[in-house]
Amino acid sequence: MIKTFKIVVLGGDGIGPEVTDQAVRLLREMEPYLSGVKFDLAEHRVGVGEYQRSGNALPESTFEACRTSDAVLLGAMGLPNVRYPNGKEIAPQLDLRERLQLFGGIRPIRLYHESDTPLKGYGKDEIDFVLVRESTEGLFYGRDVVADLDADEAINELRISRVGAERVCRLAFDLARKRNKAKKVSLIDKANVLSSMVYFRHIFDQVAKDYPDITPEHVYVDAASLFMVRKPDAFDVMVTENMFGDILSDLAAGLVGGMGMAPSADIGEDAAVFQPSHGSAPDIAGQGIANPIAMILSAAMMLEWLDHTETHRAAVALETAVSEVLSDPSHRTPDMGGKMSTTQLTDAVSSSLQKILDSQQLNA
Ligand SMILES: NC(=O)c1ccc[n+]([C@@H]2O[C@H](COP(=O)([O-])OP(=O)(O)OC[C@H]3O[C@@H](n4cnc5c(N)ncnc54)[C@H](O)[C@@H]3O)[C@@H](O)[C@H]2O)c1
Ligand SMILES: CC(C)[C@H](C(=O)O)[C@@H](O)C(=O)O
Repeated sequence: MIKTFKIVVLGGDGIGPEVTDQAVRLLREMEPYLSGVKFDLAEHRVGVGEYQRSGNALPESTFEACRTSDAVLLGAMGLPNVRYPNGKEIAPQLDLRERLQLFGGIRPIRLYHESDTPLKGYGKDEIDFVLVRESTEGLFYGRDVVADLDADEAINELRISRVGAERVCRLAFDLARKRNKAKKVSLIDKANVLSSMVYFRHIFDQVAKDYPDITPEHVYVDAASLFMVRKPDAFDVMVTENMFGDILSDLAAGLVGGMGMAPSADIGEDAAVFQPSHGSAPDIAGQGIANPIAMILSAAMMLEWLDHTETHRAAVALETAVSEVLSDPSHRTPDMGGKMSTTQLTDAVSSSLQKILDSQQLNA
């Protein structure tokens, strides 16, 4: 029996479509190797381009397609010089996260080669942790408020709900168990100052009791920023509030080569969106030099998440191909000091991937 996975493809803005095309190409190349699996890849309009065309950055038809899909692949959305009249940017990825309740922002950070990190003394895989960002509330809860520019103040609320905190903490502990590395979950909070964080910590501690095989720890967010740079190998899985996670995930990406190396998944109970942590990078858009690795690794996360042994096999093959290609430090785009174009780097991943899949077929 053939299982057809419905995948919605949202290229978005800036380099979004450039990197998304690379992931779609690799999925199409893998498909013939997968027994009983097909991908129904459907592109939909979204983002700044769609806002300028129709006035709606996330048309209802696009949202419905995402809601009823098996997974969404998203490039990047938003451009700094295109804003709503209220001064904020077009960011329909936030609407997707909230409306589909994609509470778990899973952002893995892995060093593929010693030359990719600005830190001294770290080699391949010696930086390897996952940041889990709560993605439906926290400080983003107040984001719909519009500032009155003539008023004397502007206020945003930070919300931590029991349901929101518990489900994201469970996700982090489950992930630590599955990774089978240091088996540690670090709650990154500000419980020395904010009552919402005292509450978050209380719920984290309650959840931790259900995971006696995993070590829980508390780290203040300011200290966590220091430790991430001073001793990133001390982390296994981190879990944190929405805004802290937004900021720390960019810092973390900087440890392993930059935004082009940072994949991401926004996971809910019934839906999931896979996108790089990076934005639309308007400074390099249209030049064919965007680093496709974060997007390709996000597609690998999607294959892992889809519930099928063949997509799981494909996920491992794709991650292995990326790792093999990146073991040669000349295989880099200009953001990491290399000379390759987006397509050339994807070509290298593609040929490594085909060798892996061909050899699996020979041995089957
Ligand atoms: N998830 C998203 O869609 C998302 C995430 C972050 C920012 N944004 C939006 O993107 C726009 C630009 O934001 P920004 O400049 O703060 O962040 P950015 O991530 O787009 O870029 C930051 C820096 O990283 C570089 N960079 C990012 N991705 C790269 C890649 N794949 N290859 C090579 N270099 C890469 C850029 O060239 C830039 O120098 C803004 O409108 C922002 O709101 C969207
Ligand atoms: C562009 C922005 C709305 C988005 C966020 O804040 O979540 C981005 O920074 C991210 O990390 O995905």
